[in-house]
Amino acid sequence: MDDDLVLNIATDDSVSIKAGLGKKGGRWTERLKEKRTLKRKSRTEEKSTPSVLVSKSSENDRPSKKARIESAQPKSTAQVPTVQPNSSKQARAAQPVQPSRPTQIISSLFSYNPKVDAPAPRPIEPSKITAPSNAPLDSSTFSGLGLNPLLISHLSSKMDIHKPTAIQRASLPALLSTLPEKSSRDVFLQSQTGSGKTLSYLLPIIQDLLPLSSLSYIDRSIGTLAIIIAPTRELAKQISDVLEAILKMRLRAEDSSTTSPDTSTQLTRWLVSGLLVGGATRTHEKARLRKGLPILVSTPGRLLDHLQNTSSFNVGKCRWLVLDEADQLMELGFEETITGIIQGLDGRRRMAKQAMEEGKTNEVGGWDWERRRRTILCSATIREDVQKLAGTALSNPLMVKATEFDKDENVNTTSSNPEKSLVIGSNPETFTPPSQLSQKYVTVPLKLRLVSLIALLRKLVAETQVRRGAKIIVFLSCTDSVDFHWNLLAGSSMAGPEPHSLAGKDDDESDESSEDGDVKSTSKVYPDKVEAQCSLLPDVTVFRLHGSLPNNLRLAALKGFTGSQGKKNKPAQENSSILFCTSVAARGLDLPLVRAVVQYDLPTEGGVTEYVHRVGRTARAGKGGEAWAFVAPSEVEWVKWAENKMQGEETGDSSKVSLIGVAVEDLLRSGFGGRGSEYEQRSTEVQLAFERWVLQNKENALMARKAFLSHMRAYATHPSSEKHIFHIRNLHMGHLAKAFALRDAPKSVKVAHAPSQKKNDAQTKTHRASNKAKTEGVKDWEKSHSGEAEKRMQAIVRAQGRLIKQGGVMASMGASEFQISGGYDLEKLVGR
Ligand SMILES: Nc1ncnc2c1ncn2[C@@H]1O[C@H](COP(=O)(O)OP(=O)(O)OP(=O)(O)O)[C@@H](O)[C@H]1O
Repeated sequence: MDDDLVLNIATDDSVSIKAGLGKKGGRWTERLKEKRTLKRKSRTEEKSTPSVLVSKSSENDRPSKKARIESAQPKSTAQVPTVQPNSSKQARAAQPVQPSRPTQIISSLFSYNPKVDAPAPRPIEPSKITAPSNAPLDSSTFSGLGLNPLLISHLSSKMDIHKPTAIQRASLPALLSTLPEKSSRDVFLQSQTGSGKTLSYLLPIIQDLLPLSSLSYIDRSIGTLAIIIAPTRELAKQISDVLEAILKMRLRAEDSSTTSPDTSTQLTRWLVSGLLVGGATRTHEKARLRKGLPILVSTPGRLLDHLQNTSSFNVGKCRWLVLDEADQLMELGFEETITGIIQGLDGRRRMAKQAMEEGKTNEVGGWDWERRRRTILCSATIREDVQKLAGTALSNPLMVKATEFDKDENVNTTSSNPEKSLVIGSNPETFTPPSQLSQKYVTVPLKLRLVSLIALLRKLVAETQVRRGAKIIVFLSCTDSVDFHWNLLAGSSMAGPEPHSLAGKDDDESDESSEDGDVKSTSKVYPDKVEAQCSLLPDVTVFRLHGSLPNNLRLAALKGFTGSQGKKNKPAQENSSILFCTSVAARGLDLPLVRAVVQYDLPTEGGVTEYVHRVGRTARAGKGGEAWAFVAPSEVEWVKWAENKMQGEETGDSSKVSLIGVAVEDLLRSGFGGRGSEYEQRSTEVQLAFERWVLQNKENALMARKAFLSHMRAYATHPSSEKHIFHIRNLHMGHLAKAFALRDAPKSVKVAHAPSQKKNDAQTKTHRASNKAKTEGVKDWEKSHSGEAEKRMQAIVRAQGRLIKQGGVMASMGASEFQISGGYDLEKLVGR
């Protein structure tokens, strides 16, 4: 039953309808007749009552099905409760606001919600008693592992890295070894998120190539000696940045500088790195390749393209190949591309060797042609598809892995038999987050989702702001939802539709009168902005990131979020920022100081593995962090399901991974403050601010509807194995619409909802009809959706779907995340 809206007419003459209803005495039929007449009369009065929101909306404005007049509201400004700040900083920015008019429509956020059981008490948080599982180890040193002193000194002095982590301790001896039985072996690296896998392979590569810098006849023209493949542009850029940071190291030990130069080990600085990702012009990339890039970081599609089409790409001597984030490479359907790359590298090597032997090349000789190329495959999981890739790319690999048990010196973490390790050492399905991560969940009725999100963000920001800036990542299901929430936060204000601050707003974008004399809304869509301020979250900058944004904006969002540019003269780490994103930011990204990860929408693809990857953006390298999951009342089963998956269903050891439940009331109270149930009033006011923004103009309303429908569409893509938890038929459309600040579900879906209102219908029949119509509603939207880019991407995703069905080659990428590795790669794959 729809019950979403309550009219709060707090005027002098507001009268409780209920109080006036009914006639005492007489026959019951007369009483009923009287009652109906009164009801009809009151409805007519309601319709004619002016209201702030009614006057601003024509198409959205429908009377609530079950409206009631609130008579208990005082006349004063307290009718519009103001969110009370949790800190003095917030107090300055979140000033109480006088309502411009005495009447408001207030959504009944707190009635007709499904009953939510109180979370089971957990006296001790596991994170408080568990040592960090991905922290550097006190029991080991880099020098003990055989790392070059130049590298050790640089790590320590410039990168604040002093001791190896468990995976580094396990992998470096194998990868640095010059013993013939070890030095040519491929390696499979597996460990938790944030455990330092990147340095585990970068340090050995640099150490291997470093001696070449002492040979005066070698320079960049030697070509590419090491290639690192990453699934996304962001990740490739990140790896490239770490690589560049290491390559800036001093090439002489500090104590052997000017006074006593050790000329025998003098190194030249020709070891440079290059980045190849879609988006840059091919001609420019070709020129750089011709010049020579000894260490190359690339996304797979672009690399294969150059291997096939760039004759000056000299890879004949390539001796390292790294496949980072192998599980994501597989999920994105890059298996065939990787096979092509390996074949391309082998072919080029054969050709170069032959040319050398036949004396057809001027290149320097003396190269150790016999040493085979070593391949390293990195993955946080050892799923079946990753094992398949390992089978294709690796030959007789060493399996190196790190778990929290690696701290025990007696445990041998390196196995020469990966097959055996996979079976005995760990359950391939088990993938645990860092032990120090505090994992929480909150069961939120659909109507309360949006205000609960704001409450949580306010709470997290307030808790952290006292110490230093909070960095929070919020994962949403689809690009439209990211855009909507970002714009909503940027545009909403407790003061109503007042101008809002949008960072980077150009002068010519300032408010101005439209032709018809109205003041143009400041809440227009900003397609080329990724950064904004939000009055509900004072002193916080909000960013957005998803795969449909152009490359430059994606990188700008990441750069801004990590605070490379300080705001208000504060050091970068003291600025609070929130990133709204899709799963594009789930894997591999190492964003410093992320304090919390909020999964507002649980992953539609990748199940628990994706959940662990997402939460792994915090609690990195031994640092603390919090993970929050929003669970709908119909999804509560997810908690146990996820816990079981993370700790290995067969062990049943619930102490290993457990999520702590937090009551939604407690969350709202800590986010909005106030005594007793004051948080209800404050939440309602925040919800109203959002609804005002949506009703402000057609653009906003369209964005909200689009986000709602895209979210539904994404939700429907949960795999069948999860349908017992995430099924669209369990969602109340009207309530969910509230979470998109809509006062009703968009029409196409609303139509679908009608059958369920017929109480006499058999429930199963209703559900079936409702589901069918919901799906049709979504399809209708797809049909009417006009954006060219969107159409193109829909075609690509459909084509991917076909590929899955035909040969299992491509993996689905989620409902609305189309460009995870760049449109170019996808289009190329589809075109094939
Ligand atoms: N030995 C170390 N001591 C301290 N910090 C380290 C050490 N090694 C790596 N780090 C830091 O840990 C963070 C995580 O490293 P990295 O990104 O390589 O993790 P990862 O295992 O690849 O994670 P993911 O699986 O999420 O990609 C980085 O910020 C890195 O600088």
